[in-house]
Amino acid sequence: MSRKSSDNDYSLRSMSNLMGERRKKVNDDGERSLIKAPSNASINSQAVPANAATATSTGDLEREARKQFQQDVTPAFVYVLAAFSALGGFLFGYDTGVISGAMLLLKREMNLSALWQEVLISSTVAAAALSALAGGFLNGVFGRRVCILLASFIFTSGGIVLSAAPDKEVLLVGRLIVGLGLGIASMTVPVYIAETSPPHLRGQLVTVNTLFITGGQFTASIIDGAFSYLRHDGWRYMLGLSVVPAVLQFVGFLFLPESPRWLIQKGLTQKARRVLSQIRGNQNIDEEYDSIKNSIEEEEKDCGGDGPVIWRMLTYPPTRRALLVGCGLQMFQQLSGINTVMYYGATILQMSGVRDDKLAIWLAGVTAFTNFLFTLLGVWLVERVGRRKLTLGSIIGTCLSLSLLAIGFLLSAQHTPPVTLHPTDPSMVNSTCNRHLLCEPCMLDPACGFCYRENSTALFASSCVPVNTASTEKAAWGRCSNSTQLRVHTYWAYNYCPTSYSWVVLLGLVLYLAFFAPGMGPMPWTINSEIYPLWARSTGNACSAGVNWTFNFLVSLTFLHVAQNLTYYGAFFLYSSLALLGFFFIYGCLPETKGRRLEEIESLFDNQLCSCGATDSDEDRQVEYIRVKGSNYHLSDNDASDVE
Ligand SMILES: O[C@H]1[C@H](O)[C@@H](O)[C@H](O)[C@@H](O)[C@H]1O
Repeated sequence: MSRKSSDNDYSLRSMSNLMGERRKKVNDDGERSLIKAPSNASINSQAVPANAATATSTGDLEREARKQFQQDVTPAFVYVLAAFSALGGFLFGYDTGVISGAMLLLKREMNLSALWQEVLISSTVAAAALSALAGGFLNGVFGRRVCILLASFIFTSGGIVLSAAPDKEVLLVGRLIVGLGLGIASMTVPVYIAETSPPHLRGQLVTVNTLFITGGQFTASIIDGAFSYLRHDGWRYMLGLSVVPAVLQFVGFLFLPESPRWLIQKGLTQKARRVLSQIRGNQNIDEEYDSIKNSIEEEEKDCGGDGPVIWRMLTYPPTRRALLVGCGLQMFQQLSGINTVMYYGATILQMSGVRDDKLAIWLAGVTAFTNFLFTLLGVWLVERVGRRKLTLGSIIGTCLSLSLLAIGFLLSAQHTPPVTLHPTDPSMVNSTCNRHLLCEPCMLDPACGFCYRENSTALFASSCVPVNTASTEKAAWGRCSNSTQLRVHTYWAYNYCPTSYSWVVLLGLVLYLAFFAPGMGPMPWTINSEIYPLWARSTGNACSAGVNWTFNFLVSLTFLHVAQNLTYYGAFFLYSSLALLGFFFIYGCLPETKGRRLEEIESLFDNQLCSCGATDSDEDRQVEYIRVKGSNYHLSDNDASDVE
């Protein structure tokens, strides 16, 4: 929606009133004498005469205004809302993260085939993709609060079913239920936080949701590590513990309000006013309320046409462009391979010489922790450098570190150890394993593993033998078929090859997370929560979250097959090229949304898609907020019209 001139006039008046009051106060106090600024000018320093005293005074004034803004404490209630909502993010992270550790115990206890393991892992992601799409409809009709309540109720039921599951079929039902909750929560929570936050905190608070996702993944790895020592029923605790945050969120949301924007859209204006003043503390909400209401009215005229929201979005150019950008961002987030790193982190670590399973589980926790830590950096950066620069910097770093990971795997493959022992067991005759002369092809063959001995200086007595069909943790026969024997310097490598280039892989992994987590991790969620006008917000977020889950499903399901056909380094070079493609897409198509009111953002998509690279200068405007009598205003350093 384009900015309305009446808003501008009003805002400029408010701003100059503020300036007047401040000038008067300073003069009355006799502390400083300020030179009078033009009555309706912005308080930007370039608009004021360039004499030194004026500059200093204006600088003081600006500083004071900023100080006032900073001291003008954001009501704690906004943080409470964000924290309770972000429990949805925590559950997202916990439920997707906990399954890898639980699976190690489950496959032994329930004797799960590889197919069942795959089904149990990916069913949740597939269900999430579908329910995210349905969540758009539910959000529009019932509101954000009811959807969050519904999601936490579903998470609670899923957790109970999983922890009590007597067999694998019930486990599957539990995983599907959890997936339904995930889809709804993942698309509703960012929207709810964005709609209740004041604009200057919006980016940060929505990014906190992704911090909770990575926090959930990290917590899941700790819980996995801790309960992996409980050989019997450990998985019940791992899967069941998600009930705790789910119940907490459910109870919390019984007392929390609906999004004021949704209420206004539904014509519940009195209630919306009450909620808005509740979440803005004692501040004056008139302007914010009026501006939301006006924009909604104007949007309703503008978006025109009848028919389903998705159709109206696709036929109205600004929302069509926003949808393309939103879905593109989510697609490239997943195509950059984050979940191969999250799900297969333990394998990557095993390659670098960690042979003990339990240690690998704990070290996968280190990967999750790194992801969490660098997402924290994203929370700090998002309002400082803006969404666009953060995402661009992140994806280019992601692309380079994926190449480094690939180079690490390439070096390992080039120096892969040879097979030196060729056992003559009769079952080898029909096996593909006796054809492999090197570890690399042997390890990439799902039917075989590499069995070897190692002393402090060298690797010897290596063979490529069939894997035990019941468990990939041992060979079908021979030295590596017995876990006790495995301890005496004999090792079984099913999905890795011993290598001395593991440090390159490890460095690549750490750099990957350091670049991905602050930008490409959270920004697709944050940006999607802001770029659609209210009438299209639920549907836009439902579609983009659906795209995220669908590509998550595709990438994680195909990773092992891609690695098998292209090798590990081929797979990571592929993700790196996809990230490069993502860089060009983001460079061309993503406008800066930092500092804008949600109602203003639509106008950023008025121009042809992918012309953002050309308008970078616009993004260089330094937009800051000051708060005047409870409403937020831009303080811009080079554009008077930004003060509104
Ligand atoms: O933003 C999140 C986050 O980066 C997670 O670590 C990842 O597992 C999710 O798939 C992604 O959507």
